[in-house]
Amino acid sequence: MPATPPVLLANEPGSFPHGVLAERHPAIIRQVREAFPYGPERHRALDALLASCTEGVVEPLPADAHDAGRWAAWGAGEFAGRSWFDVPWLWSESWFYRRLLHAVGYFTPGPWQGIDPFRPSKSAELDAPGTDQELGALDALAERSPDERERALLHGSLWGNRADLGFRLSAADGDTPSGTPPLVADDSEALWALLPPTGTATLCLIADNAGRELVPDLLLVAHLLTRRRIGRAVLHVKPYPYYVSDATHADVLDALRRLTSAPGAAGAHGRTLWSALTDGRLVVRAHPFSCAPLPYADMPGDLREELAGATLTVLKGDLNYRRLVGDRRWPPTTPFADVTAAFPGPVAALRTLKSDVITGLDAATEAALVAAEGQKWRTSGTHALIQVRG
Ligand SMILES: O=P(O)(O)OC[C@@]1(O)O[C@H](CO)[C@@H](O)[C@@H]1O
Repeated sequence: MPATPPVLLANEPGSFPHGVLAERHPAIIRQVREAFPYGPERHRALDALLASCTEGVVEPLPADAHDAGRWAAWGAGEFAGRSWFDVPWLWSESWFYRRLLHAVGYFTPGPWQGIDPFRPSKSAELDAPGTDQELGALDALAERSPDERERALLHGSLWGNRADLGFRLSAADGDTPSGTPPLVADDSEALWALLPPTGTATLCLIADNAGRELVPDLLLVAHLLTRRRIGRAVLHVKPYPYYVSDATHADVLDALRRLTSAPGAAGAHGRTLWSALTDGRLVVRAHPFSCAPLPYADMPGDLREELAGATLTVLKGDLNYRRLVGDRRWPPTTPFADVTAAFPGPVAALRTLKSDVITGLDAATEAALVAAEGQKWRTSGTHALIQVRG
């Protein structure tokens, strides 16, 4: 393995991480302000957060915050007093969402306690007419061969990470605008090989976004249970709202209701999931580490033990990928197996490319991407990967 590059910071103007802190976070604060009729106190807290995250320094959580100790262990003490731009980018982003929830009173006893500031946008996406069309497309899939169906559902889950639910049999076959293949790595055969139809496998699926990503994730789980490629699934979601649209347990229930009330194949999948939840073949977990500002290499013992017992852990999305391989600008040809060696048990990443971090490419693929797009392919979300370490 090449020398380990440093973790990404956000202190280089013009870089992708810098843009996230300098532009995306202020835009998220604007969006949250408009999401609900928060009172003056909440607006003042949002003003203070805006000033802190753009020009200020990391300030510790109030000592009586329920998770002050946890965050201290995760680095809040070490980074206090430093500019948000000078601490690891993974850390400052995570910190932003924790501070945002503090600003809107999510953890504070009172009327705003437990109100997800991102709920309006999550609901709008789930309720959009496009979702009906996409769920309707499942009926046509029922006429395809089991292998084609499976491939389409896997790709639905993969491309759902672009918040673009499409059960496209053609997803891997089309071209991006630059003429390069959409899939930059495809270990799907290895993924299927890990899940033969014996009904005994346990799948841990570490979810990412709610709505139009979570729906195809759930459909994939329903299909795997039905085909007995798995006997049990553990769905890991976030214990509180995070990275705008990350799925919480409430979002799982919303997605499930959307499915069970749909006609045709979508409704049937919804009922499969409902009964799997009631008889324990499907379990939802919200481990605190799911919102930790740390790589999975640092996961606590209880989570490590749980994932070690899984036949396969699938991690969805860009952020989970960054946490899986380390939030570093690796040479793209760094072997995926090397950077995931510390992960307990077989692991698969399903991700569209939305940040600079990438590993496991072959040299020819990297060269073609760079020739066609410079470095844009890393962050544009038009490329995706399926990587597996058995
Ligand atoms: O994890 P996800 O939902 O696929 O993507 C998260 C994301 O939008 O957030 C980060 C920037 O804020 C990037 O890693 C990535 O672009």
